[in-house]
Amino acid sequence: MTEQLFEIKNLKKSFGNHLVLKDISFNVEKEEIISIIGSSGSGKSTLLRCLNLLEDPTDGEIIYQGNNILDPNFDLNHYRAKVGMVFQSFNLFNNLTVLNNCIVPQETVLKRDHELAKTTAIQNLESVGMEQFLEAKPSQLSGGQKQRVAIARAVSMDPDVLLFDEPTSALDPEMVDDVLNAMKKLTEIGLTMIIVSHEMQFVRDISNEILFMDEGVILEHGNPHEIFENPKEARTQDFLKRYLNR
Ligand SMILES: Nc1ncnc2c1ncn2[C@@H]1O[C@H](COP(=O)(O)OP(=O)(O)OP(=O)(O)O)[C@@H](O)[C@H]1O
Repeated sequence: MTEQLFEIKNLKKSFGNHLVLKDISFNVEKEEIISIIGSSGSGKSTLLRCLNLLEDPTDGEIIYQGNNILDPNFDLNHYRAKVGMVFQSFNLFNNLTVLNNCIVPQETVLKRDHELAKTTAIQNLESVGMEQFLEAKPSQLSGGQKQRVAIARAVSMDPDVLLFDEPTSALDPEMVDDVLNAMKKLTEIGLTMIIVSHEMQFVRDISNEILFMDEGVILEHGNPHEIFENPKEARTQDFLKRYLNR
């Protein structure tokens, strides 16, 4: 029996009079891996940013474990701790070591004691192959290494779901696989993930469900076989042709 984590209903977002998300509805089951693909400007990042309230939705509902997070009485602090995000630009604390980047948020947000925070951090840094860099500062790391630290930091918070906003777009090509492999490993611990990515082979390999966005709507959704082998919409077909022929 699957457990529903999110129900997104008729979500809309405008910037001024530009309606960027037009009427978005979809569900996320626990442990599901959902990828969002689509052309530049179709609204993928805005959708992710609405889910963790980095952007305020203009209309609609985001039901998380049965409660609407847009309800003024909803406990946003708890929600923010449970919904992690990995950004294209890493967002590490540059003045902290790799280890402390992973420890400090656990201590401040989760009020974890230092020893547990440290053990958790080391375990997650090992899991992404960054155990030799515990005392390094972010400035000493490559982009791919920084992103693996950002993933370890996010996982150390025991999130219910991790949102990935184009996690490999800012990386040199030779770094991309290390980060994608670190993300694939997270499927082994049953983490729910919602991923915006232009890495089509990765999306195809990892996802249970793929949403194809076009001009602010989910034009088509389905499992990897349905989307990649048998896309129904001409826009999906064109998009995939462009990407797969690169
Ligand atoms: N803060 C903002 N203020 C005004 N317009 C915005 C803002 N953020 C996004 N937009 C606009 O919303 C539209 C969707 O942007 P978004 O970044 O969500 O697209 P995307 O599908 O993630 O694109 P990409 O693949 O290029 O990252 C774009 O037209 C963008 O210019």
